[in-house]
Amino acid sequence: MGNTMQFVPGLEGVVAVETGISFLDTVESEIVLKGYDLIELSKSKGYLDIVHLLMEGSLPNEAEKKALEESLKKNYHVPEAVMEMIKLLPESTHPMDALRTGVSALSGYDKDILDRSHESNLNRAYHLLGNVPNIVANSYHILNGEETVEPRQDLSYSANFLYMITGKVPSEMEERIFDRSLVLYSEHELPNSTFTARVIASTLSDLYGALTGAVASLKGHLHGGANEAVMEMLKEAGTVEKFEELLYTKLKNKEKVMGFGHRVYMKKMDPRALMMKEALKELSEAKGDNTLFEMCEVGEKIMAQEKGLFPNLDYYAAPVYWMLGIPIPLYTPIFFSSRTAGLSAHVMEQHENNRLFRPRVNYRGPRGLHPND
Ligand SMILES: CC(=O)SCCNC(=O)CCNC(=O)[C@H](O)C(C)(C)COP(=O)(O)OP(=O)(O)OC[C@H]1O[C@@H](n2cnc3c(N)ncnc32)[C@H](O)[C@@H]1OP(=O)(O)O
Ligand SMILES: O=C([O-])CC(=O)C(=O)O
Repeated sequence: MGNTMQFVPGLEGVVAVETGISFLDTVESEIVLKGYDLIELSKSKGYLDIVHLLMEGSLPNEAEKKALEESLKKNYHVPEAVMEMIKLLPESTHPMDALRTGVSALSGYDKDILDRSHESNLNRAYHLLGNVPNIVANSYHILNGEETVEPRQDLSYSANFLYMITGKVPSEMEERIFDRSLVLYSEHELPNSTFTARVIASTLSDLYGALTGAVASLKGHLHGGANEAVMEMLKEAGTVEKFEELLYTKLKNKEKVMGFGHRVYMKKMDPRALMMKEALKELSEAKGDNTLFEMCEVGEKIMAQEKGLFPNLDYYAAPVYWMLGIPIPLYTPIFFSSRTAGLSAHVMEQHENNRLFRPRVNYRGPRGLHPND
């Protein structure tokens, strides 16, 4: 007799976690984050507000936000040996893989690695939130044989992140739009990467290990890797006409179009995508180039008509990052950098109310074989 328990492919619709962090309410069209709606938050709050909300449980006042920023700035320095390790990687290494190596290597510098207390995990999360943007930006420079860019204490967290990537101090608009993208990417209930992190954490393994696994999960094209794939597709097409052609060819060949569809939103538009669409419009107008905006709108129409599918956040974040001058291989690492906040909150929650994840299988293989038959 095999296992008679119900098998749900991809765990679709299965509730695997009880959480006080976030919830996708598809009925009310709300991304609930600690009681607030993420979309509403994104209109008036910045990434550091969200970090405070996720880490400390409340939106910060000005003094608390300043203190948080100072504490992250103190954590900008990445151990020399970690960057040296990244220098030893072949130049063909994807920045997500360099990031995975970097996050993993940081564990060795944590003297309290066996301490799973709230306080200890919180310090670790702030350490990661300080280090990750530096690893993301500078591993790209290293792998491309470029000079590394030192973090600047006089810039805001997001402005410094963008500065370390492009080498240029961003304008007010660029900083605001980049910061908004970090807000939107910060936390999203239980996607594959967060589930991965929680599964790892449930063995009482540490935050670095859980987040290393999450980097690997996020890299895949069905998850965070889609933002890079979207931009490659837009770049390959280059014009509205060619993009139309490319999409119809993909649909004819039954290929998936990156940036469309979502396990939870299904046949609705990801509300975060709309926010990035507005940002793309603003950037396009400011830079006097509407090509990408027009291409994306046409793509949106074709996918709705032909497949009843709508954009997810990656579809509009990708051209926004392009217009901010960010190299394509950094799109998914930036997603991870932002998600460090949400992932850390989930690992802490898992550690503080833990039960080991250990599901069962529906066995489909043979039985009754004997080695000497
Ligand atoms: C921020 C994020 O991480 S959001 C996710 C980013 N990922 C992507 O954009 C990748 C493209 N999208 C997809 O692959 C999917 O929509 C997923 C993986 C995100 C969710 O998919 P699932 O819930 O597993 O649905 P599944 O992949 O089984 O698709 C269901 C049907 O819709 C179709 N479909 C779903 N997404 C797409 C797409 N992007 N392009 C074309 N067809 C699609 C499938 O081919 C399938 O059709 P079928 O029933 O005729 O075989
Ligand atoms: O929720 C998901 O499955 C994927 C996603 O949009 C995210 O992680 O932001």
